[in-house]
Amino acid sequence: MSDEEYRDYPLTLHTSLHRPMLPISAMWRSTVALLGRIGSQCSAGTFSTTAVRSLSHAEATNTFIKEALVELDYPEKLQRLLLTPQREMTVELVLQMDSGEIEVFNAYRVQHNNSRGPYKGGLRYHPQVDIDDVRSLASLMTWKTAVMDIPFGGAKGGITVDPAKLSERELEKLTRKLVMAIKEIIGTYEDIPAPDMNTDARVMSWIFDQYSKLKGFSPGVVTGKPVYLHGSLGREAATGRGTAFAIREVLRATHLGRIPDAKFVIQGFGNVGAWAADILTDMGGKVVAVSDVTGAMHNEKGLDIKALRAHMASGKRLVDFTEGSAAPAKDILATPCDVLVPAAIGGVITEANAGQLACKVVAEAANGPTTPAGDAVLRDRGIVVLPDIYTNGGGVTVSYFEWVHNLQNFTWEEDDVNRKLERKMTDAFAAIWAISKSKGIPLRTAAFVVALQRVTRAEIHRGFD
Ligand SMILES: NC(=O)C1=CN([C@@H]2O[C@H](COP(=O)(O)OP(=O)(O)OC[C@H]3O[C@@H](n4cnc5c(N)ncnc54)[C@H](OP(=O)(O)O)[C@@H]3O)[C@@H](O)[C@H]2O)C=CC1
Ligand SMILES: O=C(O)CCC(=O)C(=O)O
Repeated sequence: MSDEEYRDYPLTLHTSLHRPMLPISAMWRSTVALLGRIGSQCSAGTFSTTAVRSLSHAEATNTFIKEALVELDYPEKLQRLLLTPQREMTVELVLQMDSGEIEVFNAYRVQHNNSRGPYKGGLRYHPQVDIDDVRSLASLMTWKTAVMDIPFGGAKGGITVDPAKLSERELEKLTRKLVMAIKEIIGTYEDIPAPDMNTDARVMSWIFDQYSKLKGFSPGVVTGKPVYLHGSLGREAATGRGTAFAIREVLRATHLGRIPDAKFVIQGFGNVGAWAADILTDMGGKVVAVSDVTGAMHNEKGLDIKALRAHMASGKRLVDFTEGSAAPAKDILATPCDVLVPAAIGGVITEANAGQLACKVVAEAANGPTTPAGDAVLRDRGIVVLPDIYTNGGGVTVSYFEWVHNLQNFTWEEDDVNRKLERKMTDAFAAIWAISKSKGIPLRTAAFVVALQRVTRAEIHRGFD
């Protein structure tokens, strides 16, 4: 079914290209009957601003999904199926530290939905990771893979740990313990982890190695591996590069400017933030401020991003860079610019600070950076929000390319990868923009509508037996 056709979905439904269309009412009736088996506790209704203030990460994500569900006439039980993770695993990892002490770490893998393909999503090592956080991130992956139209579902995992406090040996042992704990629920055609905050190609290579020891050579069990160890050229930069393409598309469509004339502010200078800054600069943009946990660095003439990256790579702190002025990290979001790119943790743009943002566009490179109440303030102020499930979709898209390489034992040139990524970002934006225009809804709601339609179509066509 083409984008044109499923834009009308659920008014019509094809069972195959060559079979006559079924009336949707009949299909819904049988769907409702089947879904009767999973109970009837769904409450995909409205929400109040008061309730929104204290939402957990997972509730916040579901709030955004429910806004899109209002646009779609789905039965309650189908809504519940779409909102609820299919499997959640919580494990305790016991680790003997270099000192001989025993420590215990909580770890999670949440598999949200696999109707469109194997579960897919990163692993986060962070002291604030908990089951609620991972639940929210897993759900976002389901909608992201659907928006990007790649044949995966959604999952996420994490360990509640501050990796900066572990030695390399401890980090490796902890990662291998995680693989031992979740080995039965991951796999090349089951669930494929990847990098997220504080996990990188090195961590992915330990996962590849540990899993392969248990189950035989399995490069496709994890993506984001080193290029010399079955990884893909372009994966490391992919989330930042995709973010830059996403910004180009939204500026073009909204007539809010062009990258070469625009000023950017970026929160977070890790994998995503640093690559986004680098590529936006290469495209002619001016990055006037960036930040990490230590603070912010500002230069109104535009930061020399390559020099800043070299400075950081030599082990120095961001705030010690000499070609700009240092500022407190908390100032970053209110720094005047055309495009603000949150590229760190979730929940940073809230009802309390959304009024202080001084930008035309927020491009959500991080997952879940805006709370529902913060989002409402941005809407009222006419600030365009480019949603996470699209903006940072470049990472998982190139992870998909890497997985395809691994299945075929064949790799593409970096130019090829980047060109295919650009096409995916452009196509996904066109689908979101068309829904946003035709329904008169914000880009975030439109992105969820696109994703919900794709996932629902897969659910229904696969059936419920
Ligand atoms: N890696 C990927 O491919 C993808 C990542 N994402 C999302 O992008 C975001 C960033 O991920 P990634 O770049 O991989 O992670 P990294 O761990 O590489 O970098 C995270 C960056 O955020 C900074 N940071 C952490 N906490 C705060 C804070 N409280 N305030 C300001 N800055 C902070 C870190 O600072 P410091 O170094 O000082 O700790 C670091 O600069 C996450 O939301 C992630 O889920 C989304 C899609 C794919
Ligand atoms: O590359 C992937 O598979 C997933 C990356 C990720 O965790 C994300 O997009 O949030």
